Amino acid sequence: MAALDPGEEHARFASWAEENGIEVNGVAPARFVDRGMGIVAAQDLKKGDQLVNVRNTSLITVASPSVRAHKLPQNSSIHGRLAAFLALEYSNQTSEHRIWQDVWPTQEEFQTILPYCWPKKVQTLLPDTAKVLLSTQQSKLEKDWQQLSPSLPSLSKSLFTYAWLIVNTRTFYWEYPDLPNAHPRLPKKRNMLKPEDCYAMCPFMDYFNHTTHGCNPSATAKGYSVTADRDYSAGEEIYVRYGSHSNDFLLVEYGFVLPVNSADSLPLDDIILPLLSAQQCNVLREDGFYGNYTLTATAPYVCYRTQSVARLLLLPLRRYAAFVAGSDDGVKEQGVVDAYVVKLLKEYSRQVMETLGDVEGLVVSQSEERRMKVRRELRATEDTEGTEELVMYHQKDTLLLRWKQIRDIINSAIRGLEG
Ligand SMILES: C[S@@+](CC[C@H](N)C(=O)[O-])C[C@H]1O[C@@H](n2cnc3c(N)ncnc32)[C@H](O)[C@@H]1O
Repeated sequence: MAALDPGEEHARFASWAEENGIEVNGVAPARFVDRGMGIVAAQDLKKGDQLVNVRNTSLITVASPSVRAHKLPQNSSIHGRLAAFLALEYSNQTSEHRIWQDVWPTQEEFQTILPYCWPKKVQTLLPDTAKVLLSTQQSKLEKDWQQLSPSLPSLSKSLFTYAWLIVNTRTFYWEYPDLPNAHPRLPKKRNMLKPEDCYAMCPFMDYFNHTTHGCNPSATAKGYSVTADRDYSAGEEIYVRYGSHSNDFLLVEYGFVLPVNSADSLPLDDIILPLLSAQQCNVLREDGFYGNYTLTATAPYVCYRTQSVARLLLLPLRRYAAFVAGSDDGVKEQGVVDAYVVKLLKEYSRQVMETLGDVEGLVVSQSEERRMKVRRELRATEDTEGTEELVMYHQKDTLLLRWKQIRDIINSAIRGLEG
């Protein structure tokens, strides 16, 4: 359920947006219990109605004059430059972007939501895929800080980190219509442009939450817009699609998991790779089938790569070779291959149940419990003392939800493969 009147700062920002090249038609920001702000239909809407349009001069990219004015170090990444810019603006009470920044999630909210900010003991209970993504995120942020901090002595690391995470959770893909003249840091040719160059902050559009079947934001040289993908009744939340992302990705990059996610899958590499001999690894590398084995909750449950590696582990080499060459469809051996995969999945399921026990045993910090109690009683409290070290209900609940999803995907595959 959404609160249609989310507060004065959001009303102020909505007026600012309309005065600054952002058209908003029939939608409004609203506050939700479990996902911060979002967008709702303020009236009945028809499929095809344009809901939000942000003209290109209102986007914030490294090519924007206000970002260029800061003359940030040339070698720094696009992500780092945008983060430095936002952090510098954040400290500047007279910045034209203050009104937008007032509607962002707070640093305290990030402590609760984003795995980057979680205590170490909670991070160690993330699924392996999420841990790898988190470690990449940590290295990228650290590298950006190392590159930028020497020339920005007034900037604190905590403010830079907050702004970096704001960029991470709120940017849109943007290909710079006038690329050759956009910025010296960017390539002149479009085919040299890398995804990590294509960041645009898009005020107001960044209110939309994600789901797998939401509206598709679209970019043209004139800017960014969102059009209704279907009819909406007044009060309904309108989502956009951030992309096709697994729940481990959504958790680390955005701080949430979807209860139902058709793009979700589990990697099986940690289960399968340790079973391979050095010789088998070489065979798979040569054939392009080494790693990237995935499991899904629906048929066919395992990908073609997993079918192949299971055959290499289980059958004579020539049977595997015929399967990957496509000269044998593998139907004859499918029963034994499925039974072998089920055996691996049962072992995986046992490990998952152990981790679920560890997550269930996670003790929510007393002061967090007290804080929640005060919150429940008084509805709100400003007491944020020491929150960074505390295990919070939300962190534990999110981890439990993710591990239960993992358990359910494995069990569903076991049932399906056992027929
Ligand atoms: C682009 S912002 C969307 C607006 C944001 N909810 C806010 O309060 O400003 C992305 C963030 O919204 C939240 N979010 C987006 N989609 C969500 C969903 N389906 N469920 C829960 N949280 C979601 C996550 O915290 C994510 O990092």
